[in-house]
Amino acid sequence: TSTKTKIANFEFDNCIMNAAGVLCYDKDELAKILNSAAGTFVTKTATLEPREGNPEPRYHDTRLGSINSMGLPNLGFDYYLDYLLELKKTHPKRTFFFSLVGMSQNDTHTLLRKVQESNFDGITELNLSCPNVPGKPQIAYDLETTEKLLTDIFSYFKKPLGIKLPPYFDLVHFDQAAAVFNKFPLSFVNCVNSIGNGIIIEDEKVVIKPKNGFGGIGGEYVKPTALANVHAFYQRLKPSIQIIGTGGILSGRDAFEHILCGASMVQIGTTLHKEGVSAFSRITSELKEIMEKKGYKSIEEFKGKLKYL
Ligand SMILES: O=C(O)c1[nH]c(=O)[nH]c(=O)c1Cl
Repeated sequence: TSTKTKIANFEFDNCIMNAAGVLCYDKDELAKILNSAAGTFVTKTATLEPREGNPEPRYHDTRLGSINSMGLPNLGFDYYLDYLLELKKTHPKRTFFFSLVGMSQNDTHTLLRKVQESNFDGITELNLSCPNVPGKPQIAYDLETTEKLLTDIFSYFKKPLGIKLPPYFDLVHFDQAAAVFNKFPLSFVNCVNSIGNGIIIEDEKVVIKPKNGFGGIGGEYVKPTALANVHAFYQRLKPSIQIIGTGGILSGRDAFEHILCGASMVQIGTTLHKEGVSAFSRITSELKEIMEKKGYKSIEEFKGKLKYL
């Protein structure tokens, strides 16, 4: 029984990895994932210049998940590109994900042109769904802007590229979004980013400082929404666009459900933040146990095979 997978024609020994933003801020954190049971890693979303991010406290774990309004704190595009190019020398056989987004459309093009011209030969994940930069809407909720941006990008960007999406909550929105994405040679869509702008309260007070306590929600709270987005896009997108499933994965059972809905790779966020990299080996062995019980030798045998009543 193997939990191996392929994304954009790259092979990974394991279909489980981190979600951008968790345990991926610097080389030390990324090395922990590199040396764990995870199949690969994705970097913290990089912007052109380094960013401090929002005032703390800006992340809070709860019994059922997490809330965050980090505000895109990162060490800047060049830091992550340098590290990814270093890894080409020390780990030539491995493929990594580079998450990025500009603070403007121009910045996004500047970043992607730099990737295009660089020796980076991994997979780029364009983050169209950050909910925590005050005054900046989540790009992927504006399908006209998203279509224009992707049209411009694919006029010059020729390396594997996927997009990180916010959750959608309306079947017509799934139809409209899929109709846009199907126009482009995307390698994947990653469903879902945190559910934007929830509030967690302790006694009479919010638990994070930015935005008067409004922040992206992750963890158990979001699994039904994540599964629905994975499956909705799996049903609607052309087969060449794969699905990465993110959201509410605490166990092998949750990973199994994401794959059943159509995911070719699953990403762990809140659970990784709470448990550390041992979550990767635990969830992988739990998933393998489920597969063995059911007689599945690979994830291909049950991927997307969600049964209806
Ligand atoms: O506040 C953040 O840094 C953040 N937080 C999220 O929950 N999703 C994102 O894509 C980003 Cl970029």
